[in-house]
Amino acid sequence: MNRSHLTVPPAGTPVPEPHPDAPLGEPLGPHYSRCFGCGPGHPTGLHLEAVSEDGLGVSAKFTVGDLHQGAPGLAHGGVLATAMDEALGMVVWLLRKPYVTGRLETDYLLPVPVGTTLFIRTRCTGVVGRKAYLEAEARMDALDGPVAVRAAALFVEVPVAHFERHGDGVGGMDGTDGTDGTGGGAHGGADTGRRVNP
Ligand SMILES: CCCCCCCCCC(=O)SCCNC(=O)CCNC(=O)[C@H](O)C(C)(C)COP(=O)(O)OP(=O)(O)OC[C@H]1O[C@@H](n2cnc3c(N)ncnc32)[C@H](O)[C@@H]1OP(=O)(O)O
Repeated sequence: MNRSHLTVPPAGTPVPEPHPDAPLGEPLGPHYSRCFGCGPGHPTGLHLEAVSEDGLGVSAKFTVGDLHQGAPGLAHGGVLATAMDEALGMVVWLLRKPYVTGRLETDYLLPVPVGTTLFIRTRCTGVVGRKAYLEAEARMDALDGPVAVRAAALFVEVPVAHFERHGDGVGGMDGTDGTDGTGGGAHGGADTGRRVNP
């Protein structure tokens, strides 16, 4: 894919192991029920489902729905970028540290009709300090289907205070809807086993 130097790790950058508590080969579940990417409580969201893979990688699925169109009958490019962002974010969650997307590069190779299930594979290509380098590929309707979208990203590790300062704090990141008075937002789950990304 076309990508800038900003999403390519320096040569020789190591790829860390997932956190020992991170699941392997298991469904990851939503990190927040109202997340547009993965939340089952979001009425028009992507409802992306993901499983962790060997190493630092994730396999995810997202079916393009009627509410995700740009041109008639075709997925909106921004929605596809969101699906990639979400699946990429699930990779850094396996490190059990809070990260946010700093940069996301996307190549659109094929139009994606409504009803298509995208099989997305994401992996970490290296971590340097606070910077995690990631890449992703989405194939149409099968693991070996035609490649529709490729993405590369730089995620930046942030303190938990990032979510408290800019969002609604720590509530709602455990699969709840954040309506219990704690507010919806992000949770630093490094010591709780809960997800940490927004
Ligand atoms: C299971 C969980 C699944 C979760 C899935 C969630 C997926 C969705 C994830 C998201 O969409 S997160 C929401 C979208 N992102 C944001 O809202 C982030 C908004 N931006 C920020 O908060 C700050 O700009 C950021 C934390 C990214 C960086 O600010 P900082 O002041 O903390 O860091 P700094 O600017 O010093 O940058 C740290 C390093 O990253 C580099 N960097 C930061 N932004 C960059 C950028 N955009 N491009 C390239 N490099 C960048 C920067 O050059 C620097 O490199 P060096 O250490 O080598 O000097």
